Formats: sequence, structure tokens, C-alpha cells
Amino acid sequence: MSENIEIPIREKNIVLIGFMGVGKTTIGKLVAQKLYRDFIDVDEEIEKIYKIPITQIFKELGEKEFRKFEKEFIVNTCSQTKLKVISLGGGAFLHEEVRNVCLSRCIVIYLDLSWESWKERLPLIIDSRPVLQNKTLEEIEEIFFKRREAYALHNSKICTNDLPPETVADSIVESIKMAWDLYQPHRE
Ligand SMILES: Nc1ncnc2c1ncn2[C@@H]1O[C@H](COP(=O)(O)OP(=O)(O)O)[C@@H](O)[C@H]1O
Ligand SMILES: O=C(O)C1=C[C@@H](OP(=O)(O)O)[C@@H](O)[C@H](O)C1
Ligand SMILES: [Mg+2]
Repeated sequence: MSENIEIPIREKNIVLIGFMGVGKTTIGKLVAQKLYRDFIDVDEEIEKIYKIPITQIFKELGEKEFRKFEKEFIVNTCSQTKLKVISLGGGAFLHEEVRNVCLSRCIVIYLDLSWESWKERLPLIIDSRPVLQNKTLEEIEEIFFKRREAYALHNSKICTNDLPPETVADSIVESIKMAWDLYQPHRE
């Protein structure tokens, strides 16, 4: 369990979680722009470090190595930074240490999508998500619902069904600003 250091809420990192394909990378970038913050996409950072795409990391080094690096990268980043918008990969929140560091130091936003809507995203992401390869739709559905248990731990949930990325990003910004004003109101 990481220590619960009091970071002013306006300075906390904003972390986006949720199932693969729900829009964490796309929407995280927009939220960062709207709040004038730096954006960190954990998968993109890992790809830059290994200099190969995630699919190749899975193939050449294996999922175990990816998960170890992913966990360490997130724990370090969340412990050492403030004022960032960070999009995690969909499997990252399954690590207990990742959940602990995110929930103690960041504002965690869960992007949710119904199974029916998510199925329409599948063709867009199937080739770039190794976890989905060689699986039946029933097997993917099982993972989709199983992972909801981990995602249930969050600070705020946004249902993204039928909403374009801009609208989702606007509603995240609105909800964050509300939390800022509630818990750390500006003093004149
Ligand atoms: N709100 C949305 N509506 C429609 N398509 C979306 C939305 N958000 C993301 N997408 C599309 O879904 C795919 C996966 O998005 P991405 O941001 O990579 O998701 P994640 O990071 O959660 O895996 C991309 O092709 C993206 O353009
Ligand atoms: O859910 C997962 O296990 C994964 C999700 C991916 O990220 P996105 O959630 O951004 O697709 C990426 O980290 C990797 O392919 C594994
Ligand atoms: Mg992503």
C-alpha cells in the first residue's frame, strides 16, 4: 500500500482507466489540452522506451515482461509527478500496486462503455491489442465483464455510449472542475 500523501486536489494527476478501446488515449489527449497539462499515454511511453510496438513487445518478450514494466512505470510516474493527465492501458488497473498508487495520489476517472457499444469498436482495435487476438467473442466478453471488478475502484465514472470524444472530454473537465471547487475553493 502506498502512503496517502496529501496532494492538493488541483495538482493531482488525472488518470483515465477502462477497458481497451473505450477511448482512454484519444480522450486523455483532449482532457490534457483542455486543462493545459502534459499528457502521458503509458503504452506510448513503453513503446518509446522499448522502441517497438506493444504487439511486438508481447511477441518478443512476453506478456509477463510487459506487465512488470507497465506496473513499475506507472508506480514511478504516479509517485514522482503531479499536474499530468495519464491514460493507462486497460490491463494496468489489475495490478494492486497500480490501483493503490493511482487512488492515493491521483484523480481516477473510469471510462465505461456498454458491451453492445464496445463490440462496434472491435474492428478498430483488434490488430493492435494482443490480448484480444485468437479469442472468441464470448471469451472477450468474459474478460470485459471480469475487468469491471477492478475498474469499480475509481473516483468518477463517465459513460461514453454514443458520445464523441470531445463531449466525453468536456464532461470529464466539468466533473474535475467541480471537484476542485468543492474541495479546494479559490480564496479571494
Ligand atoms: N468516444 C468515441 N467514439 C467513437 N470512437 C472512439 C471514441 N473514443 C475512441 N474512439 C476510437 O476507438 C479506438 C480506440 O480508441 P483509444 O483512444 O485508442 O482507446 P483506448 O486507449 O481506451 O484503448 C480509436 O480508433 C478511436 O478513434
Ligand atoms: O487491456 C489490456 O490488457 C491492454 C490494453 C492496451 O491498452 P489500451 O487499453 O489503451 O488499449 C495495451 O496496454 C495492451 O495491449 C494490453
Ligand atoms: Mg490506449
